Amino acid sequence: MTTANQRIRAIDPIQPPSALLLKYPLSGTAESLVNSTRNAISNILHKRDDRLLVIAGPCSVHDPKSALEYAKRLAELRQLHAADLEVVMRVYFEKPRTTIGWKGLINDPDLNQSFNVDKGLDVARKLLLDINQLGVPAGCEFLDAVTGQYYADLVSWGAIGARTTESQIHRELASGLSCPIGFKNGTKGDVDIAADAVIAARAPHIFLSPTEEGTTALFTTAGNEDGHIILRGGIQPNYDAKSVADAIKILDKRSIDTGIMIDMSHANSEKQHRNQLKVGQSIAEQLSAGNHDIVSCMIESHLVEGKQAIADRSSLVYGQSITDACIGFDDTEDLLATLAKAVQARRQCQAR
Ligand SMILES: O=C[C@H](O)[C@H](O)COP(=O)(O)O
Ligand SMILES: C=C(OP(=O)(O)O)C(=O)O
Repeated sequence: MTTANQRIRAIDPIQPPSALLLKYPLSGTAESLVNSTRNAISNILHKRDDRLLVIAGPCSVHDPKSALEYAKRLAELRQLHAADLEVVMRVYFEKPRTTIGWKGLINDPDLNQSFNVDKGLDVARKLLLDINQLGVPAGCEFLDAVTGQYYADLVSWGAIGARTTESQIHRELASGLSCPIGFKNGTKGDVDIAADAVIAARAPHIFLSPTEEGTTALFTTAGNEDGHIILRGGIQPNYDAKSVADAIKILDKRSIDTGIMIDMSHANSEKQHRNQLKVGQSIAEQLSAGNHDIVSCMIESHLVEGKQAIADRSSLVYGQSITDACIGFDDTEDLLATLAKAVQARRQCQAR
């Protein structure tokens, strides 16, 4: 008996990123959408563009068909509100769990614990390409340090989640990602760790990572100037004006000039999806009153409101979340209109 791999049950090779990139190459449409959106987001974060970045979409993607239908509907709203909002679809394939549970489409695309990761990566890349082809930019959470190699070229904005913001590995990863990156405050509400993450990711790092060909290499990153914090609540919500002002003090102390994103869901909604409307209303009021520190927000929304238990694909409600509960599309439509009006009101404040 050797001393290595004593707790490893299997090692199954999968395709390297280069194989998938060859199968679904970046199209000209996607390339220009991703580049222009990253630019627009950077300008919003650094307050060179007075619009609001809105990341809206399902808590997790489990069914590419409904995700694509959502993208088609969101494409219309993106166009409609383009003067006031930069709308990006939340396309989350990797789910961090509090303990255990379904870890997302890449990890288990068939929802049956068969863990066909090769298929998951294929479906995820193809879907991102299709969504970009519709003219809708995508935002993803980078949870796994390796899987991004398979699809990061199709991502316009990325998140590091509440459970990983304090992780050095994720900060290093963020320092080399091409898109702007948001860092959530910790699950208990600690905003300092998100501000620390922005500073850490702004610096260059040197670390090991697999290449597109699947070999291990030493990567040297340039650092990511487009890092920002995301207020997602903790022991209590932190979307109100006082919490935003407190967060700004934390950013000022570290000379961080990027604005704040407010996540309407998670601990800010106290996991009651309809509370997102209340959070959205508060954001709209703060913007209308002239707040320039809030530059962005996140909405968990799907075609059908609520959530359902994970089950056999054939018995699932089409277009409804299997992770956190989401608001439905009609409410999303109203919420985006409210936010667009609030941005217009904020402009009027400035003009006065
Ligand atoms: O966004 C989804 C969930 O809030 C997060 O992944 C944690 O989920 P869990 O507490 O159900 O595991
Ligand atoms: C898991 C998520 O959020 P958080 O990291 O804030 O819990 C999420 O946005 O899907």
